[in-house]
Amino acid sequence: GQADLGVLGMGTMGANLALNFADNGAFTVALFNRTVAKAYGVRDDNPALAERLVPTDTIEQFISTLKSPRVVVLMVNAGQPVDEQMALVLPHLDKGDILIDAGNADFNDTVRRDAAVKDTGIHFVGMGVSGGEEGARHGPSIMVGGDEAVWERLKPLLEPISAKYDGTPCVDWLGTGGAGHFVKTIHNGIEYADMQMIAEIYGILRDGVGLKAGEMADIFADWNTRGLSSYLVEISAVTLAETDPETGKPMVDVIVDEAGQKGTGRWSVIEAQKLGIGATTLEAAVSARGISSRRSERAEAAKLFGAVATARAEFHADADGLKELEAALETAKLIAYAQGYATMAEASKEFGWNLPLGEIARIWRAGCIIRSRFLDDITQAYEAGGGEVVNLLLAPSFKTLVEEGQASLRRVVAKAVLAGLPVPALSAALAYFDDYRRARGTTNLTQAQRDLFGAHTFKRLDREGTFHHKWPAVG
Ligand SMILES: O=C(O)[C@H](O)[C@@H](O)[C@H](O)[C@H](O)COP(=O)(O)O
Repeated sequence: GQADLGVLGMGTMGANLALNFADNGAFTVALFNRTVAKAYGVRDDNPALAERLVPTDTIEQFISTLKSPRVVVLMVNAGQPVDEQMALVLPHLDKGDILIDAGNADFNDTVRRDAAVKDTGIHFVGMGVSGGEEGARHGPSIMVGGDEAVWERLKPLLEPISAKYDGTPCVDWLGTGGAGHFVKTIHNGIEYADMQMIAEIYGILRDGVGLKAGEMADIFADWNTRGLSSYLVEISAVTLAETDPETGKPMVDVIVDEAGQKGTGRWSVIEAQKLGIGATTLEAAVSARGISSRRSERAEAAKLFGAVATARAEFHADADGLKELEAALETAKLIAYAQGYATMAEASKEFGWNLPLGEIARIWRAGCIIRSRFLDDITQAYEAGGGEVVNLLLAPSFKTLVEEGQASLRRVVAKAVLAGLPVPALSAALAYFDDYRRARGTTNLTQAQRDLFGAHTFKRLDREGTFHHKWPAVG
């Protein structure tokens, strides 16, 4: 065959990734989609790249169009569709061929699929791709798992299409098996937390200060020029500034406040829980989406308990007021990233991946949804601390930011709580910080209770061993 690789699945991400391979990679790309016409549509809608796009009618024709050893990229919805498409493709692949799942897979599925093809000599690669439609087309951030030797074969295909930061491709091999998809899942968990915290600050500015969407757009645009400079803050300014052509109202004021979710955020929290990492800001963000989806119940509750109290007096949009909100968001953001990174660090040990945590921040520096100036500081923290960085909150380079910012976060959370303005992720970040930095916690009482009702035993401060106490009889 004459094609350098094949892309199966012509949805938004698949079609744009194929165009990116043909354009930035100058590769010849075979295209296949269950609805065959869609593959032809991708070619016909892109005449400039048509000679490098080879739509096919059958899976047999798709496979025969590929140069050997073959490289097939699956870009279909996570879950069952991946297993179905794998079952379709695998019988046609040979030893040495590479099958990539570039969708948002649960890494547990990737590990299962990798094991399933291990003995066939076909190489399965779980690859995280971030950046949405625009990223897929012009340069995503790419997180590669699987065998390192296979990565060497994929590098010449993936580097040309990936985003570039300082001229360096934002793609790298992160570890064996499900490492690529695990890191993408944590990326999305952090994405959820980042978006939720931005929404909470928006709630304070809208319901606490009483600002209009346009005024808030200016504030986010201004914040995008300093430490909070990031794609998510940038698109917050853009979406807040947009007007609905139909009503002339701000676009955000006509959008229903029910957040969707496709699963990656939830998976990130489940994995963090399994690893014993309190990723509380990610949890708060996932739960906030769940609560938001109960709109009719919320309307009921609002009638029952009255609308949220506004304490305009407490929050102000003057220079000091905005500076405080900016510092609060920046500090909470660091804490959320620290939780995501702690989850990756623990998974790296648990699964033997040796994840390059500093490098992950570098490949997230461009192309992906959480791309931000702040990631440079994370890369530097790992370069400075090497494998010693157990939690970013302990990294010397972040000490000043945390010390100065935590006071603003504390005031903002306290005022919001008193005003009845919900800030679940911001307050989770603050509580995590206070819990994490407390040398003597309170779970000693929990241990006593567990030992009383379940003889679960406890450790003593003053000598080695595990102990059970004969507690007084209760009820
Ligand atoms: O990194 C990305 O490019 C995005 O995260 C991408 O993966 C996708 O937009 C998510 O599916 C959004 O997740 P929700 O639909 O769950 O918000």
